Amino acid sequence: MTGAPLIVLVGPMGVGKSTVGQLLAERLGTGYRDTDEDIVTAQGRAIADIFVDEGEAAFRALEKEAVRSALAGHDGVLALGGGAILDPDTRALLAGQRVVYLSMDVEEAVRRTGLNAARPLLAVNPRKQWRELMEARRHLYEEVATVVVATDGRTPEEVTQAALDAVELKDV
Ligand SMILES: Nc1ncnc2c1ncn2[C@@H]1O[C@H](COP(=O)(O)OP(=O)(O)OP(=O)(O)O)[C@@H](O)[C@H]1O
Ligand SMILES: O=C(O)C1=C[C@@H](O)[C@@H](O)[C@H](O)C1
Ligand SMILES: [Mg+2]
Repeated sequence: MTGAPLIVLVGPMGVGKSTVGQLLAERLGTGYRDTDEDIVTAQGRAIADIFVDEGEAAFRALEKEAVRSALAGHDGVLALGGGAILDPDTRALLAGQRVVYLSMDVEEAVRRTGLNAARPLLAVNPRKQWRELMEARRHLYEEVATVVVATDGRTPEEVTQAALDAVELKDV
């Protein structure tokens, strides 16, 4: 498959990119792809292991390439890793794409992700780390977003419908 994705999903860890992304893909009759999964498949290692073995900078370099490649090679629904928008070149590539920012407040974030060793950025004091992470990133998510869809208090199906309404794409 080639061409720009129908929808690019951005947002923090655990906001529902995979869950909603797959529901959106079903509704739109298209495929779902996830850059975190692309990296894990290509590297044959978990993301937490890449962070531990080589550090965050090495992961970000792999991520930048994975996003560039997926934006050019996938025409369905594409979910980006939560930190992909930190890269200025990636943000530039997202200009002109249909980007949905799935948002949630910090309390919802702590509830959904909890203490999870598979999320290396939240290993210690998740509430404080969430607050700092969102303070640093919120404006970047907003910068790349075509639309913002709040997920707090909504089921994945409700979020999916809200995203479809917001981007004015009809399911088939
Ligand atoms: N709207 C929602 N309401 C409540 N829980 C949700 C909602 N969407 C997703 N979840 C739950 O939150 C958790 C994280 O969802 P999901 O894996 O889809 O997020 P993600 O953004 O893809 O996270 P990751 O950073 O792991 O890629 C899952 O347990 C999922 O079932
Ligand atoms: O928010 C982040 O920086 C990350 C989010 C995940 O999707 C993974 O890409 C990784 O755990 C880093
Ligand atoms: Mg996911």
